[in-house]
Amino acid sequence: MNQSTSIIEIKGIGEKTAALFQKLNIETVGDLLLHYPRTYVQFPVAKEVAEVTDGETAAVLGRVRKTPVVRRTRSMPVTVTTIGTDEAELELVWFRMPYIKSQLAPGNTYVFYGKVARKGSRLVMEQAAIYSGEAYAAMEQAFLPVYGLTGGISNNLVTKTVRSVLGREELFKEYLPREIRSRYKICEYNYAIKEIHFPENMDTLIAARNRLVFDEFFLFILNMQYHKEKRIKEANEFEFREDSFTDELIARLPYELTGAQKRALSEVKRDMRSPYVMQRLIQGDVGSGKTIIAFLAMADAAHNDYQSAIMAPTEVLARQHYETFQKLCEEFGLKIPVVLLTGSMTARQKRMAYEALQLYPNAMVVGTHALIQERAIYDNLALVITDEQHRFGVRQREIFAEKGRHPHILVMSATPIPRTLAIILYGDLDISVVDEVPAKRLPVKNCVVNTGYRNKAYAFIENEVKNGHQAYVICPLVEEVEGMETENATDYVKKLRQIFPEEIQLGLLHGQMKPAQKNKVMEAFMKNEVQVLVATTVVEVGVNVPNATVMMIENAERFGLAQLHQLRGRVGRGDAQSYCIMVNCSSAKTAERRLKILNDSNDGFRIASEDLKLRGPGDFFGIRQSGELQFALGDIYQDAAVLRDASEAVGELLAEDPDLMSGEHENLRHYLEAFLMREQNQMSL
Ligand SMILES: Nc1ncnc2c1ncn2[C@@H]1O[C@H](COP(=O)(O)OP(=O)(O)OP(=O)(O)O)[C@@H](O)[C@H]1O
Repeated sequence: MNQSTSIIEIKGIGEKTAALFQKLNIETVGDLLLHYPRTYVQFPVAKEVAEVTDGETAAVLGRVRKTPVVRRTRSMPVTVTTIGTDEAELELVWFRMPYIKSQLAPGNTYVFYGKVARKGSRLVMEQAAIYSGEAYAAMEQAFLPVYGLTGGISNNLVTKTVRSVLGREELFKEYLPREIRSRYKICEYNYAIKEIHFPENMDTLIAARNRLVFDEFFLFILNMQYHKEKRIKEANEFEFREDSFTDELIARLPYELTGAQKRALSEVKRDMRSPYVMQRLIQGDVGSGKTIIAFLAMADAAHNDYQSAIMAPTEVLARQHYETFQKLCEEFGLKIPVVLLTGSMTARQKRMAYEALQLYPNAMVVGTHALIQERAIYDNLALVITDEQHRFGVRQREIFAEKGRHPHILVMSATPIPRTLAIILYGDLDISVVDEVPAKRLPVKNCVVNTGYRNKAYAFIENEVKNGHQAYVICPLVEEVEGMETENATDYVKKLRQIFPEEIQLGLLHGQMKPAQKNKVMEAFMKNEVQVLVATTVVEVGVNVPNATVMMIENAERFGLAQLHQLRGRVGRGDAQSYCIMVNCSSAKTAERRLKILNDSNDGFRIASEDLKLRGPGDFFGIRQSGELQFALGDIYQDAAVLRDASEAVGELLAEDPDLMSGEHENLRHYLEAFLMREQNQMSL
């Protein structure tokens, strides 16, 4: 067995289970081990009945007072018993589990684990897990992994499967050179993998995570730098005229470009006329106006009789760009064919788009991943733009570029990272920063509130809608998840229907909807046929509806700050005053402090660095910071120091052995290949 062995070879995994694992992107043993826990539960020290309080999740040691009774109600059997004494009694209730009765002997003592709630004068624990005193003592205070799951796969099954594989030492080979490990104080790989799944204590967990985060960054940077070293600068074979074409378009825009926009555009234009092809990143905060720069660069290409293409991470965003570009061409009286190509188009529509790529040597092509599928063959591609590129990965950018003969490459990102980090993460690109927002914009007014403020917020939204504006309400979940009190969009929209008057149209948007449905809802919102859009974070990236003035975020404490900043960036995109209402449903002090950072600043770069200061090295459960730059464990803000270390280590390694040819680096080369494979597989999903 090795890391590429199919999981079907693992004892106890049949074809059916393997197919379910596939839904979690787990096909091989290696995938399984990279399926890190989402979080951990630590079973608390067991308490006496007299010590438990309303609302807590507790382990309670108690004697069963009488034989459990099974009541057959109309909908289900309910099993009830009590533990404790006359002075302090806890009622235990199980639904649909009549067999519990035979597991509990009256007079015996057990540990019951579950959530305690007050029902009238009684304290009740529902659906408690039952352990013998001995069994509980064995796991008391241990960290148990909680994995991301799918229907049919339980946490127990994943835990058991990982445990069975982890027993085999021969699976792993250390691949980081010893010198790097000792210099950066990084623990050994086998140890890290074991500890990340089954940590012994907090210290070993931190050490393990640190190692694996280092690996993620190290491989990411190594991959990028290794290829950069190999790639000689490509000669620019395109001919772009020196004329005033884009200046004339700019003069006809309904607004003045900001200084930063002008600078970025002139850098792009200069690159496209230089002896080498462009490799540039435009980094600009939310709403800083990157789209118009992309449009002008693409118009420049069309004006010089070349094709250009822009790839967006979502269908919604691709369509939005398509409509914007078509409108701009119309307004400017430009006869440039704008072509849309997305995955959800019908076969016939796609065929027509493919034909257009052959037919129009100056087409502006807008789309999603569909742009880099095999059947999309371009005739005359001189400029490729990836919007929010971190979702795509370095390899995807390369495949896109291979669609033309060394086209110019432009990447646009709204991730607010300091320049020093940007240089590490986008080491192969030149960087333009758009660090100004349009002058007429009013800063978004923020407030962080508790759930008691909801009714006021609804009244406020109603009022904004009466004044012709629109609003977003964001929930973390699509649907209810048992045992979680987090708001979900599906129920929320029903609740709002009861609250808002009939003339206010509501829409629902989430990632599990079909693309065609999503497009329909989004179009209705863009046309103001829907005034209040209840959504999950699918609206996070790039959605531009300048008429929307309220962003209400439920369970704001559950989002990373960068993500919240992106969400807030969906409002304040027009001239009207906009508002962001963050509902903090937690009483934790840290949640309050973090949200205060957002409340106090609208500047993405500042938020990122403040957040960094606030977080300690052990503070990494639950919240993922960078919604965009996705690493499995690593967080570019929180782990900025590790990122710098990894970058330094890569620099030194490649200086010493640029082709990774030395025997000591053989394993590393192998891992780099595996990393590339994974990137490619992810892309084809
Ligand atoms: N200089 C400007 N003055 C006024 N409005 C502008 C200016 N530049 C762009 N806009 C408008 O601002 C809005 C936001 O611009 P755009 O969609 O390009 O933002 P973005 O940088 O892509 O942000 P995000 O990363 O959030 O998508 C658009 O409606 C656009 O028309």
